Formats: sequence, structure tokens, C-alpha cells
Amino acid sequence: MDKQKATLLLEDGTVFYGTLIGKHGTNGGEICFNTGMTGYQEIYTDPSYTGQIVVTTTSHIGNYGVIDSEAESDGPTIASIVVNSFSEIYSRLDATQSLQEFLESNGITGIADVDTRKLVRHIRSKGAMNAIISSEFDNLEDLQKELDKVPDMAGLELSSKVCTKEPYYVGDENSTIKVACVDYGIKRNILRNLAARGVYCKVFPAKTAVADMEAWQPNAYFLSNGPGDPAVMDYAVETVKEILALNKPVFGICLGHQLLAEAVGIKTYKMHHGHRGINHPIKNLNTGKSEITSQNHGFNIVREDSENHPDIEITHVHLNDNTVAGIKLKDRPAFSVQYHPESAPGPHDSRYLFDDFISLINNN
Ligand SMILES: NC(=O)CC[C@H](N)C(=O)O
Repeated sequence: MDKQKATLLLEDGTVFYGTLIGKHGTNGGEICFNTGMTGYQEIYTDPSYTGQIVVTTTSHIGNYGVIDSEAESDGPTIASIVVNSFSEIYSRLDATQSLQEFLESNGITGIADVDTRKLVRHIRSKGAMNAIISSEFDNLEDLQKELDKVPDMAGLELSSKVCTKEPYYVGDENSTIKVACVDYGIKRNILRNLAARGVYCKVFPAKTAVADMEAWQPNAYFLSNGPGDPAVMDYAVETVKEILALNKPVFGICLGHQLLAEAVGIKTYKMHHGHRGINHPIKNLNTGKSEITSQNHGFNIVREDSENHPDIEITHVHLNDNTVAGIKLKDRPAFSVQYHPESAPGPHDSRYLFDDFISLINNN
């Protein structure tokens, strides 16, 4: 059978032609690329990618299928995917589904047989932009009409749409360490890392009042990763301010880091094309050691604001572009990083941050 055609149209008018993967249809979003050589399932199910079209630079995608136990959330909320060579055939003993079945059952229209190296170089030089992928329309005018409906990522609040609707628990209920995890789009491996260190986690919806979380008497708070633009999340910034006033230990990852920054008056901004991959070099300024990290973000915190803040210490920097990658509050037991120490997929260099959080709780 002939493969069905699909078209990718970028906001700046660039067009790529390829073949349909997943469900016949049309999907739009902000296009971004991840340079990791493995971990497509974890990327596609990471809620931080909500509304985005993910381009992977690995040339083969799909060849190890999909395994339920490796999903980072209940299901993918990405807009779409772009790949070079797509494989419907998969080889992995425990695989439960092919990637084609996974995409189709989740209503995702993607495109394969695209020169992803060319596309990535394009995004890298022109910056983040919206795009549309369709197997329904190939006429540029129709595609443009669909593209016009796609909202800008800057100014978008998405956490309340992807977070849990009801609180739930992870870990050992008899543990002495109770951590309230504010879910802005949390990845499961973060909870696994906390539970593995003896933490009993209660995960709360993004818009839970601090009084309701305090009623559970947590020893500490965790601020999760998540999608969207931190600059428009006033409700979350208010929550973080109230949490900080409690003087309990706080740890934030990625969006959680950006919200901690906003809560102390450090602004965030949209980056040119973001950091997404599993080999991003970070320097820990306290130990002088470098770590190779997993990253996925399109926004960042303003360096100048961080440097000029009397109560902030910059603890980590990104070695590629000198952006701020970690901060700590001098007057409170709170710290956060822009990258992913739970790193699924990715290197385990930064797992010590979870241990630091436990020490902070034990010594508080
Ligand atoms: N992984 C995340 O938490 C992403 C944070 C935020 N949405 C960004 O893109 O910068």
C-alpha cells in the first residue's frame, strides 16, 4: 500500500513534505527539537511538551515500541511529532504497543521521512515558531488557515489543564518525610526518585490552596515541571509565595524553578529556541564540578535579576550559553534547577539534588 502523504508548514512559510504517521488528520503547535538519542516515549509523554510539535534528531524512531510502565504521565499531550525514519516494526521483549498504535490511539498526526537535520538547523537559526502538520490538507492556503488557529506558546497557561484533578499519594505512607508535590505537569520519574529516598508524596492539583496542602502537615514542598509560560501563571506565583512564607524546605524543577524565581521577583523570558536534550553541560558553582543533564525548556529566568537579587545565590550555570540553571534562596531553605535531575531519559549525574532535598528536610 502506498504511504499517505503529509505536509509540515512552518510559520515562516517553510514547507517540508513527508509521509503520515499516527492518525490521519491535522495537528498544530510550537515546533521544538530534542537532540536525545533515546527516550522517545518518555519525551512524548512528558507533560512539559503539551501543545508542542517535537522533532527528534535520532534518525530511527519507533524501533523499540512503547512500554506502559515507561510513560511519564497518563498519556501524551504533545501536539505532534516529526521524525526522519519511522519504524512500525519494533523489537523489545516487554514492548506493549508499536509507536504507530500509540500515536493513532492517542489521536496524534505526525510526519515521517523529513530531513530532520535540515529542519533542526532551520529552527536553531530562526528560533521557536508555530507549525502545522496535516495529512488532510496539502494546499498551502488551507494549511495556513489551520496554522493561524494555533496559539502562541508565550502567554499560554497549560498546567491547570494537564495536572491531576484529584490529589493522590506515592510512596510509603509510614514514612516520616511527607512532601506536598504541587503538580504543574509532573513527570512520574520525579515521584519515583522521591519515593526511592523514603518520601511519602501527596500530589496536589496546580490550583490547590496552600491551606489545603498544609492540612496534610507536609514537611516540605516540591514544585514540579510543566508546560506553558511561567510569566502568566499568577495563581502559581501566589501559591509559591505563600509556600515560601511557611519557611519549610522547597525544591523546584524546571517550571517549578521558574515559578520559584517569579515568586521572589526574578522575571522569566522566552528563549530563542530553548534547551532540549540529554547532554546539556551544567556547572555546579559550589562544588566546581560539571554534570551532564537532561533538559526541556523554552523559557528561562533572567540572569541580571538573579545576580542583583540580595537573597538569591546562583548555584548552577549552563556551560553552553551561561544561562542561569540553578538558584538557592539565602534566607530560606529553598532551591531549584532549570534542568531535570530525574532525567528520564538521560544521564544520572544530577540525582544528588534529590539527596540534597532530603538532607535539607532532615536538617530543618
Ligand atoms: N520542563 C519544564 O518544566 C518546562 C518549563 C516551561 N514550560 C518551559 O518551557 O520553559
